[in-house]
Amino acid sequence: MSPRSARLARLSRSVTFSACHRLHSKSLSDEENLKLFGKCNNPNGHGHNYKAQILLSDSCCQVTNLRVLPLQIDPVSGMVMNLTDLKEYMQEAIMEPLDHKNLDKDVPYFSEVVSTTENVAVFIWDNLQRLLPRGILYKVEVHETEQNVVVYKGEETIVK
Ligand SMILES: Nc1nc2c(c(=O)[nH]1)N=C([C@H](O)[C@H](O)COP(=O)(O)OP(=O)(O)OP(=O)(O)O)CN2
Ligand SMILES: [Zn+2]
Repeated sequence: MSPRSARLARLSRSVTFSACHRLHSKSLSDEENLKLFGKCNNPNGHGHNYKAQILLSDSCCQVTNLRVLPLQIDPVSGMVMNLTDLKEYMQEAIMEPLDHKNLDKDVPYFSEVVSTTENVAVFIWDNLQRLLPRGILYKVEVHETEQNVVVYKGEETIVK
């Protein structure tokens, strides 16, 4: 490595949390909810062992559609970011609000928002954005089951 260059890397960390929920939309009738969500609309709810995986990268360049760049490994600390700090951010943004919770009843966000995995990923993204240095959160991946995975990268669009 030349003395003037710096190595770049992406950083990832995952946590697992347990939560229960029921898929039910306040915008639909009971019949419509049952038709749309089937067994997942059961009023007794059901539980999951979720896994949330976070990827940090230099996401500032996303707005200009440039390639997403890794982050610089600080030559002094040898780290992109201290994983101990990332652990604390994920504790506050994910574990404290969601672990061992009834998503629909215990988490105010989901009183008006359907607790799908898509919306859990958005909730985690928004929480982490408030804590992490600007522009380094690149991807939130939420595994609801082994088979069902949502990837959210902060994209949004305008709906009429
Ligand atoms: N787009 C989405 N669709 C569904 C979601 C979701 O979050 N986003 N969630 C559900 C239910 O919550 C449900 O828990 C899914 O359970 P299930 O179908 O049992 O899950 P698997 O596919 O992993 O189970 P199998 O073992 O394959 O039956 C439904 N839809
Ligand atoms: Zn579910």
